[in-house]
Amino acid sequence: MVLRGLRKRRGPLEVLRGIDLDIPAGQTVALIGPSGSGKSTLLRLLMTLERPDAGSIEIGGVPMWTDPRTGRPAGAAHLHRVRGRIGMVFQHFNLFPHMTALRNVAEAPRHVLGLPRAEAEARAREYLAQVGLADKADAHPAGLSGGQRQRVAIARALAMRPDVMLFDEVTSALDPELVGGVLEILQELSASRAMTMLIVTHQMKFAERSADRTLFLDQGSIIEDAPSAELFRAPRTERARQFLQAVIDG
Ligand SMILES: Nc1ncnc2c1ncn2[C@@H]1O[C@H](COP(=O)(O)OP(=O)(O)OP(=O)(O)O)[C@@H](O)[C@H]1O
Repeated sequence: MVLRGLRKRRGPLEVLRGIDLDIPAGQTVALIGPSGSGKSTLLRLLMTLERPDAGSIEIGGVPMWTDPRTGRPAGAAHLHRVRGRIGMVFQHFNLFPHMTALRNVAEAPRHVLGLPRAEAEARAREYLAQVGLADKADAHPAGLSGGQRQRVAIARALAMRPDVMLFDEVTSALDPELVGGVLEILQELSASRAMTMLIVTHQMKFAERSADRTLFLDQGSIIEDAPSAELFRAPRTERARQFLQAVIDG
């Protein structure tokens, strides 16, 4: 994933002020920073939910807002293709309540990728097993804990075999005792190097232990970008030092 000169304005406020970033395949990157620093806005741009005012985004070698075949601004078909390369998991998991866990995960492989039902379901079982829910395939969301629902949402995103996975505060809505199970799944995914991941999180211990690299965003700029162990042990900037101190004390 390659970002160049990404800018986004909201009214009078420049929320992202020129973001340059390369995330190589298989790397797990944590994005941290104070409230209002622009983390969610950056993720929304990467999720194609909003368009940058300037700059470019490339996912899996494909430019997001330009159709490489014509060199012209991307149309709906191109954006649809790009979106298919991106897996997204949100704070609120938005599972289909009337469908079993299995069908929630199999739905997009079946109807978006057009896989035959048996194949889509086999794939769904594979990813449910990966998130530790092989035995919950037939359960409906109402019969699952919040943590289990979030794991189904992760399986659902993985089942599309995207180039990158984006996680937006996926543990923030969970009861504290359910957070660990979800972080464990992310940790396993990270350790496997099978996926490129960008994780917005308030869980500093998790970022420190599980992300290869951590970015500190402050007022719309990445002011620190270092291997996680290094950034948490010895932040270079006073802003990051203060932030980490406040989080630890809080
Ligand atoms: N829809 C919007 N309209 C106007 N301003 C917005 C909108 N969304 C966000 N902002 C502003 O943009 C800035 C960045 O917000 P953003 O949500 O990206 O920050 P964040 O780092 O994700 O914060 P948090 O950790 O609290 O979620 C903030 O000043 C915020 O008030």
